[in-house]
Amino acid sequence: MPEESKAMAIDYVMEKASGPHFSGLRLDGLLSSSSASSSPNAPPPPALPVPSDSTKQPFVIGVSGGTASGKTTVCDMIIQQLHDHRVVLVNQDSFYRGLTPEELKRVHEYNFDHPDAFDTEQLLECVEKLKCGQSVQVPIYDFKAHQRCSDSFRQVNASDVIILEGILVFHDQRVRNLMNMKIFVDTDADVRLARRIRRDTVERGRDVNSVLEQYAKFVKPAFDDFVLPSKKYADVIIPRGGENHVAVDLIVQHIRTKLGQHDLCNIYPNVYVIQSTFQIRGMHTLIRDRDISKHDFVFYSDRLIRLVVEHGLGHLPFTEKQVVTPTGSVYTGVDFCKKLCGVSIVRSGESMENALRACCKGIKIGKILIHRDGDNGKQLIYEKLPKDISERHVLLLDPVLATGNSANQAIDLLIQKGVPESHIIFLNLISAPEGIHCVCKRFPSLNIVTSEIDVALNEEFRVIPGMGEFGDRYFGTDD
Ligand SMILES: Nc1ncnc2c1ncn2[C@@H]1O[C@H](COP(=O)(O)OP(=O)(O)O)[C@@H](O)[C@H]1O
Ligand SMILES: Nc1ccn([C@@H]2O[C@H](COP(=O)(O)O)[C@@H](O)[C@H]2O)c(=O)n1
Ligand SMILES: [Mg+2]
Repeated sequence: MPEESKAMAIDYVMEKASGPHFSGLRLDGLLSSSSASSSPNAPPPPALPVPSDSTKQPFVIGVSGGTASGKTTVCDMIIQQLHDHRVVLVNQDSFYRGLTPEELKRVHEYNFDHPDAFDTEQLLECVEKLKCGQSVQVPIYDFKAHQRCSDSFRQVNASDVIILEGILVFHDQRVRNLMNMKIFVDTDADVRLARRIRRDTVERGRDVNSVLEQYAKFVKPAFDDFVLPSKKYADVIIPRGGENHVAVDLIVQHIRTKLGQHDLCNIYPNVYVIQSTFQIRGMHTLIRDRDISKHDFVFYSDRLIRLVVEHGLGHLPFTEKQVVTPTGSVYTGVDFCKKLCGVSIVRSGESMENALRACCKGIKIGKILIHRDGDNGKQLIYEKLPKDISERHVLLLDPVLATGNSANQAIDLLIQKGVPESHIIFLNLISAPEGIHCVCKRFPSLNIVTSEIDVALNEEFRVIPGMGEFGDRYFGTDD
């Protein structure tokens, strides 16, 4: 097809596609080869190593729950599954105060389940140091002698992930505040008592009677007074402890995502990842599932897109505005940015247009199509953009940031049209680290808002774990 007719055809298609009821665009027959924004148009730059960053903070996970609920078991499972990260475990037990000779004589009257039984100041100091990247010497506690080993310590080095485990780690607010994630292991009291009898008689040198007596006198009342009330601080409650593989898998995934995001967000301050919640992870789990129905894929993608769009709008400039409320009082608020437009990278970016229209009444939406011309890496770019685009803030739409090549072409074009780089907000659902490096290195003042950063690109330049060809799945052209 000659160049001019191709451009006219694209113009026609774009015109047709910009209506409010648009739900799909097939370019087959119009163009010699199909174009997908996430497919590589030219050989991508080699994957860049993530530079080490001294400001990186470790991810601190608190794990609480009653005695013998399975805290240690759950921590071991998390550590095992996070094998590609440096993880350390700190047990609150290590910070038990050693008993004085007087207390030792009356050990059966000592309450090991009361917060005062621990040296919380020392525990705080230890975790604070680890968070700052320093290594620490953790005491070693002997449950049989009720004492700390006087001459030996366990060296714990600074790591990506610090897990702090113990019956009362949520009790002190200062300790809680150091945690990025709090897990409560919830196991029935009768199961815990049975496990405790077995463990304490086998491992801690007790007899059944002393375990039962201690349980009734101290362990159970302290559970009711201190442990159970701290359950409300948990972000995640795991019923049945280590048996619950689904919960442990979800937690490990969440930590992995957080760790990836920490790195890149520290390197590029203009990259924003929307706050990960289990709702958001749930939606990602659904849309990434290859067996999901088309209807559900569209439904949950739309929900996620809406969140990303709302977050992106939060990065626009605002002016102060006062209104009078029905009570006659003055409310000082802000006015939305008026000079705004959306630009979708055809075709998958068009899936994000409805969400943008729903949030910004009457918003103008332009389109950019990047088309590979033959196999020589040459690109053709077709565009239909508002004439006054240089005066507008632009929300650039594409659900997947893979190599970053298409995004860079689109951004280049917007800059050529006079849009200042800092007026562009690039919105997507998932980003590959390679794509983020590629775009952010070239355009450091542009903002990227995404809902998750994935692991990497594979040798075919597809995002891993990713979600496949988004446009095909969304518009139903994948079968
Ligand atoms: N799901 C499980 N099934 C059977 N035994 C378990 C399970 N989880 C833990 N245990 C056992 O129960 C005891 C207490 O578990 P642990 O993880 O040490 O609990 P906690 O650290 O909360 O005190 C241990 O002896 C452990 O081997
Ligand atoms: N000298 C000690 C110290 C503590 N305990 C009991 O240990 C329990 C906490 O450890 P978990 O692994 O079960 O969380 C706590 O309930 C104390 O009663 C002890 O018996 N002797
Ligand atoms: Mg334990």
